[in-house]
Amino acid sequence: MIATESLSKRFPRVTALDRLSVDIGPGVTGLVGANGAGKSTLIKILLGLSPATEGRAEVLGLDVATKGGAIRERVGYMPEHDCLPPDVSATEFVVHMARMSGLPPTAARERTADTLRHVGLYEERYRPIGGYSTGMKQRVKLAQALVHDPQLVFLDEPTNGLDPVGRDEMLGLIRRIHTDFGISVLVTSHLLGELERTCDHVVVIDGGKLLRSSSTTDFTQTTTTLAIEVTDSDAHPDGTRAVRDALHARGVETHAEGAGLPGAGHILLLTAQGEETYDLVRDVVADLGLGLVRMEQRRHHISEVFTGGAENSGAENDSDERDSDERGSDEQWKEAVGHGG
Ligand SMILES: Nc1ncnc2c1ncn2[C@@H]1O[C@H](COP(=O)(O)OP(=O)(O)OP(=O)(O)O)[C@@H](O)[C@H]1O
Repeated sequence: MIATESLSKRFPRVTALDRLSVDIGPGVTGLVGANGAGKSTLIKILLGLSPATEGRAEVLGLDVATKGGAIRERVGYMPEHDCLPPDVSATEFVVHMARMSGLPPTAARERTADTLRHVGLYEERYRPIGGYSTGMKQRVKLAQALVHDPQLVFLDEPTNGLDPVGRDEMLGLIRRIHTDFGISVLVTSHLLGELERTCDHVVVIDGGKLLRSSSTTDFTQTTTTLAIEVTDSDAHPDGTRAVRDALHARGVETHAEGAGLPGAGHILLLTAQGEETYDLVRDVVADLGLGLVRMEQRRHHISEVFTGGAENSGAENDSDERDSDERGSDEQWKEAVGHGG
């Protein structure tokens, strides 16, 4: 779908892309990098909107240097920043964009209605965009990128400014662009952990250079951390503690997931040494007469791949990961690049 070869973009004071060579196939691909890593610059070059200083790139087999118009006919683009006219409705705006893409009037209206419904805008679509929430504006931007039925869409930071619920909804929508319509997606984010549930493939860049490109499953191979959760019983009102003590007596150390956080302590983490560890846990829980709610092998989160925190993975649950994402991706990135580059 996309291929770049030693692609560079130099501005007078900064090198935004530095000899970037990457191949991106069909499916949903995350382009991840800190603010200023070069994500938007790459998208603009791929759309033929900004010339590269050096190197070459193709999108859908078309050279970006000479075939920008043909690329933009086949590729949808959701820009990062708010660029919507406040005093027209979503319907009027998206119909206009569909007409600009060459659709005849009736087809433009039909496609607009379908696309706005798909992104979850219903009655509000007739109201002026100026009164929309950030989440609704992001949906309008997404709709205009999809309305001409492209083969591929570039989504630049589509979750920016959204609260956690809005972010999950947007990520779900992005996944469905591919599963429901077969459209391939290149989606950018400055949050390391955000895209692992949405993307088949992740490309990580920093300072305009490629850090890593691989399938999401390669990023998130399973760890040796085993998470277990048990029921309580009359004999053992704190079942977790009983299991912990029994394992300790057999020389297996555990620690509570999310120690120190409110509500933590129900899930115990331990390092699996092989099949024997599973058998031991099963026997200990059965001997205590408790029920086993879960016993699962933890997977890496993408962020840990770069922070070198593989075996700490179990100590973080999903909400921790979200908190750390929201706390400050810049620090996370500095650390990530220091360890992982
Ligand atoms: N037109 C421009 N003139 C000069 N420098 C630019 C220009 N556009 C981008 N840059 C610089 O190039 C670098 C990469 O910017 P780019 O916008 O591609 O990053 P990004 O990864 O998309 O980050 P963000 O999400 O913050 O936009 C930054 O240092 C930026 O300041």
